[in-house]
Amino acid sequence: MERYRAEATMVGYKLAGLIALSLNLEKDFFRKPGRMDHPIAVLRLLHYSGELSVPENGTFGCGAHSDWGLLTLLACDGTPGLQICQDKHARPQIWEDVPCIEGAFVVNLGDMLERWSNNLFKSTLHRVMTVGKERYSIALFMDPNFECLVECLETCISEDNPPRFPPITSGEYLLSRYQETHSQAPAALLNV
Ligand SMILES: O=C(O)CCC(=O)C(=O)O
Ligand SMILES: [Fe+2]
Repeated sequence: MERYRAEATMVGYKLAGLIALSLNLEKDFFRKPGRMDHPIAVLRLLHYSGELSVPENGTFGCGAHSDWGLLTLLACDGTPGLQICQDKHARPQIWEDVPCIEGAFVVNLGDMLERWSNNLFKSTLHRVMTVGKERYSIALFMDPNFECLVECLETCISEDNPPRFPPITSGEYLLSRYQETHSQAPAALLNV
């Protein structure tokens, strides 16, 4: 497990390097001390039951959301279920199945990358619709250091694209998202 985490983290750093280059930044921008040299890298082992998701009844393997950090590497067991919505603001939302390719990761971009890149990279809205078969997946969430300030990058700001997000530290941002998520949970689940 630790080896998986270490090797997948290296893949995450490589992708972060490519993202940095595409934003006209130094390749190791995200890896620099204070940014993602001590990432909050959560590895989550997921098991979905064999029930069928029925969106009309509000039952999903995992409801629609975007991940909060920089990027997420997902490995799955070949069972379908993951869907993305390419244009999260379109109504109605159009959901597409994401094929699970053996030996490949699915990479979801996160909300802090959207903030950092001032919307040039958009976080991926996704959900899991179980298909009546158990499903296993492994998600590695790569989030910046707790103290890292996530602030619209100079290279992503122009007259046509003024800063759209105020600066915030990664820790503050994550805590606000946790709070927002759990304030919507039924009291019984929160144990209050
Ligand atoms: O299981 C999957 O394929 C996706 C899981 C996911 O989106 C998440 O845990 O944030
Ligand atoms: Fe997710």
